[in-house]
Amino acid sequence: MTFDINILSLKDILDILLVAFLLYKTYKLMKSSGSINIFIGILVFIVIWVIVSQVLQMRLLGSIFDKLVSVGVIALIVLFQDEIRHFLLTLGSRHRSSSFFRFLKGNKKDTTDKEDIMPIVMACLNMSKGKVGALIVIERSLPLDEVVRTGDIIDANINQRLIENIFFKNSPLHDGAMVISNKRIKAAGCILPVSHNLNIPKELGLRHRAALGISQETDAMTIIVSEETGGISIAYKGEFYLKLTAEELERMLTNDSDSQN
Ligand SMILES: Nc1ncnc2c1ncn2[C@@H]1O[C@H](COP(=O)(O)OP(=O)(O)OP(=O)(O)O)[C@@H](O)[C@H]1O
Repeated sequence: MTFDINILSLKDILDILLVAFLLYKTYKLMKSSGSINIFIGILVFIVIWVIVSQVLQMRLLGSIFDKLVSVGVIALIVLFQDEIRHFLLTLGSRHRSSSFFRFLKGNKKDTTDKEDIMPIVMACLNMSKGKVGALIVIERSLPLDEVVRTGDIIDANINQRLIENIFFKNSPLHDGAMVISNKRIKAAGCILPVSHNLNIPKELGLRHRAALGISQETDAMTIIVSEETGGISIAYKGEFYLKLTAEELERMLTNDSDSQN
């Protein structure tokens, strides 16, 4: 009997911890997508609902709230379709990038090798010095086919001079983003989804917003070279890593980026 009670309490603790973890993850996801006020609104609604129907046991108001909650699930799915999609994509990509799945796929890593990274780093440094704006998306485990389709296909080896040439001010492909996938420059002039996060600093414009946007929807790592300041930044998994030095940029691109989180 005592044994049963112990198992039950352990299960309860696990249950509470899992709910807390789920709430924390939802909070983080909503904060990064700029919808934190909706999250707080939902929490306030749940608290009022519990007080009205459980604590005060007001039957009429309670039943109205009960009806709202049952319809609310559908409303939430519609309201948060982007966030839910991102959550499921991240869940899928985590599994796909696990060592077991990599073993099944037969490749070592999803990240780009060092010899492919150096031309990107050198090109970014040169563009930074010359204040040439650039936006480079490096695909990881989630395919970027949708984004590639919005630009012009290049399909060339990663080459420092080619990268610099594409982003050179008068080049026809300098506008938009370059996509690097499977160790090749796949496309340029691509259009990225723009993030609607309200917490992005005012001085960061559309180029940075677009980089954050793709980092919220996929696990790609995006390098931004600012045309205004020459600063090099990275957007990855909904976070900015601003004003990077050459060493930091190289380290972020070389390391398995999951260790950064
Ligand atoms: N959705 C998008 N997808 C791809 N590229 C975009 C997108 N939005 C803007 N850009 C690129 O960003 C450029 C505009 O940059 P803007 O000056 O607004 O950004 P910024 O973040 O302030 O960068 P900078 O510091 O370089 O000025 C555009 O010319 C275009 O090349």
